[in-house]
Amino acid sequence: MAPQIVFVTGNENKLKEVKMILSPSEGEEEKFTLINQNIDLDEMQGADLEFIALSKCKQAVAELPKGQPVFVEDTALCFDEFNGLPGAYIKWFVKSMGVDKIVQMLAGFSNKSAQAVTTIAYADSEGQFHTFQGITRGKIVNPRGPQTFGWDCIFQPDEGSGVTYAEMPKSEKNNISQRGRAFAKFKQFLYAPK
Ligand SMILES: O=c1nc[nH]c2c1ncn2[C@H]1C[C@H](O)[C@@H](COP(=O)(O)OP(=O)(O)OP(=O)(O)O)O1
Ligand SMILES: [Mg+2]
Repeated sequence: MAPQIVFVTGNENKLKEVKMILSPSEGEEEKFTLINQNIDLDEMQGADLEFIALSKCKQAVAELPKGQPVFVEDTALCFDEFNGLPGAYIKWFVKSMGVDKIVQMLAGFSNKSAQAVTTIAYADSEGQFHTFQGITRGKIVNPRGPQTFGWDCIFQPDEGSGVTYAEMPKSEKNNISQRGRAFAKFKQFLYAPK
């Protein structure tokens, strides 16, 4: 049987996207089975996205049986005008003030450009850590599309047809998203001959 890899996340929308992105391509043999565990991990905050992902992953390792391969990811939304903020803090902004007020934070500035960043931290069966990152540039716009996943409705990637993430089919989002890019690198790593 294919070895199991645990993805620790409490976010259903992330899990759905990651399952799609990591699923074997046509004709490809399944190299691992993805298992989800919703363990509540403390999230370090700060500007170093790799440090945040690694600290999340170290906690996950401590919660699981020794030798169990596990990964986590942390996703940040960084405004150019604010030199990268809210960054990893975006989760608390979405939770506390909602997407409309996040858009209004930039009302006094003409520069609406932003980047979405997903950072994956993976601990292999030997306890070695590996990180992978994906970045997508875009801009912050008034909400358009379903408000089902975080800030999807206010982020319009530069690639694509001038629509927000929320207005795209999942397959299109995964093709150009920060998560799609980070997990494409991770998948390549997992499938590379060892
Ligand atoms: O593609 C995305 N499109 C729109 N919104 C997104 C996306 N990806 C994450 N998000 C939201 C969820 C959370 O409000 C924050 C990231 O925080 P983050 O700590 O990474 O996620 P989380 O705490 O929900 O799940 P987890 O249990 O994996 O830590 O941005
Ligand atoms: Mg989190």
